[in-house]
Amino acid sequence: MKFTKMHGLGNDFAVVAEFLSIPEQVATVAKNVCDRHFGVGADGLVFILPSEQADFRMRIFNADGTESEQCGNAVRCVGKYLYDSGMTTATQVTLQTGAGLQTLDLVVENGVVTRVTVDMGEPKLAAAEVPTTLVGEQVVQHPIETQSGQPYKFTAVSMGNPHAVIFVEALEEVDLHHVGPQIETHAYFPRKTNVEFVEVHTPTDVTMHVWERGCGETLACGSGACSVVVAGVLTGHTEREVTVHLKGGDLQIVWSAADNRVYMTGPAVKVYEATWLL
Ligand SMILES: N[C@H](CCC[C@H](N)C(=O)O)C(=O)O
Repeated sequence: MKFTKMHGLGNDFAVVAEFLSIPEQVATVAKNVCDRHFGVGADGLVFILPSEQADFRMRIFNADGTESEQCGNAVRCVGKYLYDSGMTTATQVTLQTGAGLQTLDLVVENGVVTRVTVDMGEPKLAAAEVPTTLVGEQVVQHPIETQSGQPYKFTAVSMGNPHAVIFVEALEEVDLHHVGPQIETHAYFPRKTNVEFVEVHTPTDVTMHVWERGCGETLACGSGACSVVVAGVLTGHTEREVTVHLKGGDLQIVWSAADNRVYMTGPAVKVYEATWLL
């Protein structure tokens, strides 16, 4: 299986474009490919497929083999792959994803894509996979207890995939690898959740650390950064246009008041091409 190793701010993927449909036992393939010791090593396995609804279709599988509806960093990598490989010559591409149709605007420099702006769609504040965030005009921040008895309050946002956003005074006080998996698998979330801890510097500048559903800690989470800005606006922590600092780098996020859609801008990098032998 030919693949291209790519990343968006260190959130890394094996990208496959050679199939017209996903292979049998895709969950096992994803776990094996993503394994950092026995496989390629990646946070996810991404397939670029034909689509009848858009220019192309993307499906994304986490390192644990589960499929996600959405992946912002992978979408930017797919945009880069499509243009750089010649599968498209357009600088605006539509992509069918589990979260709906997404439009990508590609920034081309010296003949290759360096950055992508993605229309990540409208946030869902009441969805099957997350608790209700709005009751009338009231924003609900849900309490959640961890085994150490540490009480947190989270704001639930879906970008097609579930997110629990928690604002804290100081990120260094959060033991992410301890509390992340507890919240990821909490009963509040029927399909588990991604977990974002956020430290606010100014209303337009925040830092987030993320424990991803099906992956663990990653260096960046695009849909998570979008959820952080939505939760930030709803709870009065941030404005609608925010620079989100992640361990892997920065994303520019805008939650548009005009169309209620969230726009994410960031880089995409191709590392190498290879063939998976097993
Ligand atoms: N682990 C996520 C999928 C990847 C999302 C993240 N890498 C992004 O850039 O949005 C989930 O199960 O919903």
